[in-house]
Amino acid sequence: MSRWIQNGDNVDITKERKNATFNTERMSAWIHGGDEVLKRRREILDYVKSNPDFKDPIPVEFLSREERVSNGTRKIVKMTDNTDQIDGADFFGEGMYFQSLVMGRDLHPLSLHYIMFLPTLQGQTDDEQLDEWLPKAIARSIVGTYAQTELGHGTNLSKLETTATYDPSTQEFVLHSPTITAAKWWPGGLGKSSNHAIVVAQLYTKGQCKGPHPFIVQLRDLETHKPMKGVRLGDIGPKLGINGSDNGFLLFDKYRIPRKAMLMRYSKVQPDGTYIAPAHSKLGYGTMVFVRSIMIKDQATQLGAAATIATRYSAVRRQGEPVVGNGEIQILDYQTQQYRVFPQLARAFAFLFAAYEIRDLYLRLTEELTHGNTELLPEIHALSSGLKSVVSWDTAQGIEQCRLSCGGHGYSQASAFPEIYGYAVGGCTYEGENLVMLLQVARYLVKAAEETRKGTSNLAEICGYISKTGRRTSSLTSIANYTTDQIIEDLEHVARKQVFHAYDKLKKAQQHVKPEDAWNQSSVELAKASRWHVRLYLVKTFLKKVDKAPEDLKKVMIHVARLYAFDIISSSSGNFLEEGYMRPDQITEIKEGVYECLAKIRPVAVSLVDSWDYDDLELKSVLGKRDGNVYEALLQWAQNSQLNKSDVIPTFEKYLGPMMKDARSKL
Ligand SMILES: CCCCCCCCCCCCCC(=O)SCCNC(=O)CCNC(=O)[C@H](O)C(C)(C)COP(=O)(O)OP(=O)(O)OC[C@H]1O[C@@H](n2cnc3c(N)ncnc32)[C@H](O)[C@@H]1OP(=O)(O)O
Ligand SMILES: Cc1cc2nc3c(=O)[nH]c(=O)nc-3n(C[C@H](O)[C@H](O)[C@H](O)COP(=O)(O)OP(=O)(O)OC[C@H]3O[C@@H](n4cnc5c(N)ncnc54)[C@H](O)[C@@H]3O)c2cc1C
Repeated sequence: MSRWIQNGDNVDITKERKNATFNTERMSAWIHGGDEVLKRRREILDYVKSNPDFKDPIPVEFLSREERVSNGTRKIVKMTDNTDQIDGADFFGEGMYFQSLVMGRDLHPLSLHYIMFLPTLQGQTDDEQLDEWLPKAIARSIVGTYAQTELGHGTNLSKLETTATYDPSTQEFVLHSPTITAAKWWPGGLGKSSNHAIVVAQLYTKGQCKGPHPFIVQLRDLETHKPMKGVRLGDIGPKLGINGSDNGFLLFDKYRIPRKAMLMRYSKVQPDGTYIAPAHSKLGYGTMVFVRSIMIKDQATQLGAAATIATRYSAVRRQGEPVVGNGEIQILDYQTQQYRVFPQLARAFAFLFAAYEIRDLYLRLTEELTHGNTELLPEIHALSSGLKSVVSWDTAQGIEQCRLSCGGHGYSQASAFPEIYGYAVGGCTYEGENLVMLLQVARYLVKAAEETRKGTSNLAEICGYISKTGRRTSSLTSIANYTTDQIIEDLEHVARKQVFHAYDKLKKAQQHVKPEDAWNQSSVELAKASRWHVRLYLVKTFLKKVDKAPEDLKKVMIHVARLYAFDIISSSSGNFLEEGYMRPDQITEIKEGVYECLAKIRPVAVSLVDSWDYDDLELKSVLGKRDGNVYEALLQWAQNSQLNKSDVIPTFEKYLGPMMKDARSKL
């Protein structure tokens, strides 16, 4: 046994846990939403651990693509056989946790069934359609996906090429893919698993195009699982991540579906072909808004996992001997290491708390829509799009920092970083390419700026700062006295300034060039404005959440929240220095604030990541193991390699042996 292990756990990590200045369980409960939530998490965990059906035969990294798809399919069927173990109404909490424990980060053939197919049925069908389709989808007698993106278009939905042409003589729609670029491309579970899909196609009726609309379409025979006549589909091949998912392609050849296959909650086509428009033209985009809003928690969970792995490993890894003869120190003691890892932990917290907010807002929207009120839609579209973009980008960068912080072992799949990264970085693209979504936020901000300039502003609270008259200079005197209100005020200043900078640039350009060129020439600045708007929201949400925390937890969390804010300010100091809003000495003060926060977090870092309550089963990382016994575990993990099945593999006989023999004979 290693000299670093005592009573089963690594001695360094045990020492770290003894240093905790707060109760980890209380912190976990606060993070996750209360004691009852924590208790339920533990019950779900125990259930998953005790069920042999959920075990992987070997770590999934050692499985081939076919084996991954097969293993994932086996597990998701078992998992969904047992949904009575969780509160089905709590997808955001219990559902996501259950799935994460059982399925890991590979996604699976039913991902889209649950994330988009079911929610689309719930959100877009009329009552009759709901009664027909929802029970089948919930019972899993059909498996569905969401087929919107095409080879040629993902972002620009107005140019999708798949057509759904209404034929009043038979009361059917004819689905057709007129070109190669009309092929649906990407939908998860489409390749080999789904037999139904929500297909988004251009609706044509009475000779007119009414834009993209969703239809429910049977793709495969229910018994044989063979493609229906007029349907061509398959898997799109391996990807950067989520290779347990059979993302697919799909083409239609004049495939007929009944009129009632068009989802008719908002838009309708009557039997004679008369089109009835929805109350709001973007109501059909509702499922995307839903996924963007739940993605935030998922991304936070991935970044939290990466930060947990990096922190635990940094506590057990010893390298370098600053005082020769005193022994090597834990790499977590290096300020550079803390600077690399702790901001990622702080971000993960910020994102998680924002995820709770957007969840609540989305629930409000759903409620309002049942009363036909669409007022909240633009605000939620802007917030969910902005959060999705900033959070997924920072998550991807943060995971990479965590990987780098683990040196060589971070590069091994044993660390889980490649899988976490491959899974999470998809979020920068799916549900709307990040930059495109930032430009959607910008449209919202431009309107707010316009109202402010006109002096007619009655802005939503989220952009109320745009119409405020702020200070000309920061009121920061010393970091010790830098209050939450002052921090927010400073960020508001920079966000407001960038919004007006982009707005003025746009307006000026509009005087000289066509509106679309003016937009394009201002788009980098507009995207920057959106980022600041979202960062401000994240900082505000985090600081306010911590301000309301119980005192014992607030004492610790205040340093994490301040680190999040100070890191943003100090890494964009140019924006704060502009026009003398801050002085260089104030920036120096904030940088010192960063270092102070790092030092405050250092002694409790392991306990803080423990509070996220990741079980080893969820982390799936040899480096992030709770007991800290990484070296033993790495050696053991490597034994799973197929190459280790025999001492000598055929490449020796075939290539290396003859090469060396030949060389020896010539010496
Ligand atoms: C366990 C849980 C895990 C979580 C997840 C992990 C697994 C995930 C697995 C992977 C799953 C991945 C699955 C997938 O990836 S599914 C495919 C996802 N695809 C996309 O997201 C496509 C992105 N594109 C768009 O959304 C639209 O085309 C955009 C938005 C770009 C333009 O739109 P459009 O072409 O129509 O342009 P327009 O000029 O006519 O209109 C612009 C106007 O419309 C307003 N507007 C736009 N949208 C909305 C809206 N929604 N609510 C309210 N309003 C909205 C907007 O503010 C503007 O208003 P105004 O300024 O004019 O007043
Ligand atoms: C892992 C994964 C899973 C997916 N799952 C599904 C699924 O289940 N179902 C489904 O239908 N789709 C799915 N997709 C597709 C996904 O939604 C699209 O890829 C995404 O919306 C981006 O669209 P695009 O591929 O057309 O990118 P493009 O729009 O071609 O983006 C390429 C570049 O062009 C830029 N760009 C494009 N338009 C503009 C503009 N107007 N202004 C400025 N810049 C612009 C972008 O910023 C980007 O830099 C998935 C994708 C991935 C990666």
